[in-house]
Amino acid sequence: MFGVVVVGIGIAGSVRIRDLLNPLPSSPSESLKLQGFVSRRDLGECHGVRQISLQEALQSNEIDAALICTDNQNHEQSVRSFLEAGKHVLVEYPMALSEQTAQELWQLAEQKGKVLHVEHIELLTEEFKQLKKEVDGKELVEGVLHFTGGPVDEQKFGFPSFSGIARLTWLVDLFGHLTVTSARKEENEKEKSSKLTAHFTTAENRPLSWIEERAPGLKREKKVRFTFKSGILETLPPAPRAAVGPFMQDQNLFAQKLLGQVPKEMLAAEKRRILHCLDLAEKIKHYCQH
Ligand SMILES: NC(=O)C1=CN([C@@H]2O[C@H](COP(=O)(O)OP(=O)(O)OC[C@H]3O[C@@H](n4cnc5c(N)ncnc54)[C@H](O)[C@@H]3O)[C@@H](O)[C@H]2O)C=CC1
Ligand SMILES: C=CC1=C(C)/C(=C/c2[nH]c(/C=C3N=C(/C=C4\NC(=O)C(C)=C4C=C)C(C)=C\3CCC(=O)O)c(CCC(=O)O)c2C)NC1=O
Repeated sequence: MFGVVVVGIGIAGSVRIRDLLNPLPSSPSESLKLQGFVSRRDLGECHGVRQISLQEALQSNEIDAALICTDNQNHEQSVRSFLEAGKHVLVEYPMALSEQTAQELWQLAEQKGKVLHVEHIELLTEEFKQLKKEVDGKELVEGVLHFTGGPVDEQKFGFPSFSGIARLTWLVDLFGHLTVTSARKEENEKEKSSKLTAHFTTAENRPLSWIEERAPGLKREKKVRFTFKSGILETLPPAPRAAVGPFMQDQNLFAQKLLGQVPKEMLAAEKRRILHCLDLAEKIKHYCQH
């Protein structure tokens, strides 16, 4: 059994508590036991789970692992504190707001011999699994991924290439290693709107673009237009309802890592992908600022 604590009780943190309290029977998640949660607000009890202080969470012998569900700007500090306290860590994406920090945190985890797991539910949705099947084996000519959504606070969630890392992860998982060729960000502070446009080339030198557009009232949505040698894909393929939600799938993967059931090669490939995406995010930010 691994005692766990959830830190940060927003949308993601609440889902984590729900899923930890209801593990799928006979799944790896049954080896996780929720011991408490940490919040800056005084919440007392939440679904019968006790609120504890950050200090108690860091020091308690009953807590083996922390799930960090705070806003992105806090990830670095929380991940560092729990690793230093000798706890395993699950952190919601993006793991950090710079590639350098991510490297440091990984080094710390290795030095401490602890699991550092980064949630990437965008790869676990039925929507993505169908898209991946559709793209598999096709030769790309050019492509665009266009995301829209409501405004996010850059102070709390970081530069849009980091808060939008899920879109970069899609592109990298579908098309492999990418190189940033240019990027720009337009912003209207008064209207709380922003639009990031980044251009890439694939290893086969094919152009790809990513647009991350945010404004009040914009629906959370992804549009694709991928041109392949064999034809054009202009809509995301229809996806069946998932039997198991993406956060629960991610939680099972974390538990499997704690149980030592995930092959080394898979862990290494994941780490490479995560660092590559953060490196792209960093380069995009650099292009936009210079
Ligand atoms: N909402 C979702 O569907 C998904 C969210 N994520 C990630 O989960 C994280 C949280 O996102 P949301 O839950 O949507 O945001 P949110 O704003 O609803 O929740 C963040 C919570 O963390 C708390 N918090 C911030 N600093 C803290 C600190 N130092 N100590 C304790 N609590 C602190 C905030 O007060 C807030 O309640 C982000 O990293 C996001 O990228 C990832 C995938 C999906
Ligand atoms: C309704 C308001 C709503 C909010 C405020 C919301 C926030 C939200 N959803 C996210 C991702 C995500 N959110 C979801 C799914 C959900 N997340 C949910 O809060 C709910 C209700 C679902 C599911 C049906 C998924 C699958 C991702 C991964 C990225 C993606 O594929 O879009 C993220 C991480 C950053 C990002 O990738 O953009 C945030 C902050 N999602 C929402 O749907």
